[in-house]
Amino acid sequence: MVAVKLDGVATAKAVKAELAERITALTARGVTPGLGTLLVGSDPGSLSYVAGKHRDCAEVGIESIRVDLPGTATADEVRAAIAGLNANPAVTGYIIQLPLPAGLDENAMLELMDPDKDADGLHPTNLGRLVLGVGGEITSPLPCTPAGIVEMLQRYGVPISGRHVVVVGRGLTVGRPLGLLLTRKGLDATVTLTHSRTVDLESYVRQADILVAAVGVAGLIKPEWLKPGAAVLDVGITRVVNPETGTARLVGDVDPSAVDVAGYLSPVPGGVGPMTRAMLLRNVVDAAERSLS
Ligand SMILES: Nc1nc(=O)c2c([nH]1)NC[C@@H]1CN(c3ccc(C(=O)N[C@@H](CCC(=O)O)C(=O)O)cc3)C=[N+]21
Repeated sequence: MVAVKLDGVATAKAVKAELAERITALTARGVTPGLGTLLVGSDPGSLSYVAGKHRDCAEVGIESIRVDLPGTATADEVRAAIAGLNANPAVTGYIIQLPLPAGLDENAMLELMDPDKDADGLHPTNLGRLVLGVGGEITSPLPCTPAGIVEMLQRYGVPISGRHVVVVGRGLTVGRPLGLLLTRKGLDATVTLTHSRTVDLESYVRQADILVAAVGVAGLIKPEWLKPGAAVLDVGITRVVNPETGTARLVGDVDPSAVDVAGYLSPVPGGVGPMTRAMLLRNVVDAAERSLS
């Protein structure tokens, strides 16, 4: 079997085309959506993601406002930047690019955001709404990577309801909120959340109808662990720098030969990453629309 590629670039393009129409309608009503990014330090991965987010905004007609602080910034300086983004009327939504440099308390900073401007769905109020909203209409921003995973599965017609989703990784931006989202009424997956202390990871992976790997350990998931025909979504990103050329290559958590066993495969790069960015744009547009009603 050769897996169907879950093409994040093409799917994100379709999402962005739909968003561009909604942005045109918003602008006609006098609302210009604006995405702010707060980046502290100069981690190469973070610099690349933030640049991508600003390119995406330009593509669909969202203003973007970039705030960059040096890696030496103090907690007070970061708090002041957050207060500035909360107060800036041009910023209808923003993100704090994670991870923050060691020594800055991420959770404390996320808590200072205006939850109505939280484009990542990572403010405690919005994570709380995700927990409270067992079913029904979603009226708060969802974390972008989980939302992107669900959107991609749905657009490819991969069945979720009643299926066993095995998530590898319990991080704030992917694993933990993904379990909450997939078990909601309407999506109705059965979720097993595994992590670095899980005993016999392979035995869980083997049971997965849908596998999501989000730990950042290159090649962790072996093809022979997979149930043939499973949908496999690789979310891990390890940057491997070639010492001779200095260029970085992105390597996922899933051994690439999984393509011969899986039914669907979302690769790195070109899979969930572009969908994450598309969902960030969707959160900004959703929030701008909510501000009108
Ligand atoms: N507050 C916050 N929100 C996030 O959503 C967030 C974050 N912090 N910190 C880091 C992670 C990681 N992340 C990615 C987004 C896009 C790609 C992406 O577009 N990847 C491309 C390749 C990009 C490249 O070449 O560098 C791809 O997979 O095809 C990857 C990773 C968002 N994150």
